[in-house]
Amino acid sequence: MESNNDANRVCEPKGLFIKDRKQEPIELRFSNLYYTVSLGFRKGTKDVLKNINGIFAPNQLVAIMGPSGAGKSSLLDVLSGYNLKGVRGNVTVNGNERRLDSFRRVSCYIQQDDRLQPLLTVNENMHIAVNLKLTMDKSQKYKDAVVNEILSTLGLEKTKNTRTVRLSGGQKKRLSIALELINNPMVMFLDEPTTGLDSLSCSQCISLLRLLAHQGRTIICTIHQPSASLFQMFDQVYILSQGTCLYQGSTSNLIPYLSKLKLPCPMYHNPADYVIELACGDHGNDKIEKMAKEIENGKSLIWTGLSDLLAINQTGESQEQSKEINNVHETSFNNQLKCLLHRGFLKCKRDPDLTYLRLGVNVAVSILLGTLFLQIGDDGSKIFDNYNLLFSILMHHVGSTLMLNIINFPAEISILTKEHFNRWYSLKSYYIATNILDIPITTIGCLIFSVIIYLMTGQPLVWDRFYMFTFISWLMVLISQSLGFIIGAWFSVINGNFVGPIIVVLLMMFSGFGVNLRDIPYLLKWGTEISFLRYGLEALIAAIYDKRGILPCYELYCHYKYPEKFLEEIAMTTDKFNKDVFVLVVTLLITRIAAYFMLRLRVKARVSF
Ligand SMILES: Nc1ncnc2c1ncn2[C@@H]1O[C@H](COP(=O)(O)OP(=O)(O)OP(=O)(O)O)[C@@H](O)[C@H]1O
Repeated sequence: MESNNDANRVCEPKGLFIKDRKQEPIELRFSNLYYTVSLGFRKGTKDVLKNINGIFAPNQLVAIMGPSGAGKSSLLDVLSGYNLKGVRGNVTVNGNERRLDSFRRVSCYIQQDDRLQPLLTVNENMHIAVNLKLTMDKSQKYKDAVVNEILSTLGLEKTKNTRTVRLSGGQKKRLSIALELINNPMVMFLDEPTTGLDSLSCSQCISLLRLLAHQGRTIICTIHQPSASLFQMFDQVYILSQGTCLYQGSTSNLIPYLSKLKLPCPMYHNPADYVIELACGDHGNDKIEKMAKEIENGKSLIWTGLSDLLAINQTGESQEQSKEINNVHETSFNNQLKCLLHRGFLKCKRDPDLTYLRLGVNVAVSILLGTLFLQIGDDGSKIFDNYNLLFSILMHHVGSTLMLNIINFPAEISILTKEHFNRWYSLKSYYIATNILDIPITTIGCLIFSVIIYLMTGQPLVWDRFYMFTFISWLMVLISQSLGFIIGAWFSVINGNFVGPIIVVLLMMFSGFGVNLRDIPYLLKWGTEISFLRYGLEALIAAIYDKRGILPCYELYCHYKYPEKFLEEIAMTTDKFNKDVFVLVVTLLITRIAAYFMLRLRVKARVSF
């Protein structure tokens, strides 16, 4: 908990992050803006934003208000460039057509949910962000000074060493703002920054935004029915109802505007509440039409009280807009990779449960299977059991890895979408870092599993066979992980949990286990060609039984003491190990690349579950 004194402390910055890095103020205009969404197959479309116009000027804190479903978040998505699909109309930046690559360099979008790394402290979050967002020519001393100044401006210096998960709602919101302030954006979009905050945190958050706006920024946020005192803190208000603009102007002009329309705000009534009642149609739909007509759907600027609109850069291209953008990110790929690996390492260190769980599952399952199939590997009478064991091993590797990633990966995507949109790093560096971070734990888990199961079940003690066995297990884990990434990148956790097991069943059907490869109907043979489980099973059998000779028989009669006889029965051969490895490696590469493109599609589509 923060003390009230601390909570109220939002102070003027004195140092680097404003003075040294002053940027050009930005005026954002939009005209004839439509946003149309599809309602589904044969259900037509819906205009969420209907031909609206508006202007958001620098030095202004703007509130976008309106009833639920009015289109506030949609307007923010469209103006920030977060959403481009289904958008028509003009958006200009300082009089020039908005060029998204350069606009993203001077703007940031802070969504409603705080997408923060919960296990990292405030200081760690800030330092990783500063290393990702400030160009590499800046010294560490400069970066530290920027972090300290932002934290003290936002009243977060006392929470420097607190993990994000332990911060209060208001502190989390301020940290979200602090992270984006690092590269000093001149336009900030915030979706409902006060939702979930108590009244003190709300006013603290809005006064911080007001302070930042009055330093020259254009700050636009959506807000739900603010209290009268909070409402007064905004400079400008933009009111939406069913995708049309009902008012655009200064906060102080709202009451005169309503009076002019003969819709006076009752005495002692919060104007914000009253205007929302009007926008909801509580006082009749004719009032909505009247207001939209009067304000010309946002074209009329007379109520803004800003006489110097269009004064900025009316003549030439703005500095930021005219810059040739070669790279949308501030730092190199190598630096991004380094920072993301560092962050991933910290996360693994802070949350060892998952790491221990993954290792623990490998130990527990190998001991269980080892006990169930104790010393059968060298027994001519138990060759069938050994075959079952090899398949169970594959199922363990595929099933546990696939499901873990299906559950884990979607949680990462919302943070990734925010950070990638705000230009912290490229998707390529994120994906490569994720892959690298996982290799040690995957390899150790697989090795532990193989050693235990191999020894307990009495498989042939030949190094080559053990290497082949472990290598195939490792490849299977990596392929299953990629498949988990693909499913996790595209489906929600719930849908992924449904799709994942179905895929495993299909892979099993075509693996040659149960129905052997010879008996699979001709029309379904393609299934065996694409089931990586089949290649894994074939390769494991080759690792254990290739050129094995006669197996010892401890019973009166061992039908399969010649492994070839058994292999003939199950329609498998041991001479395709190299081909199987080749196919598995190719499958691994294809699935890893496919997972990357799936992630890209998901992030570009900005679908959040
Ligand atoms: N992709 C979409 N597909 C279908 N409908 C959509 C889509 N995006 C937005 N809408 C619809 O557009 C309307 C406006 O949505 P939006 O989220 O912008 O409203 P809002 O004013 O921010 O609401 P709230 O205050 O409740 O968050 C809603 O009716 C919503 O259902």
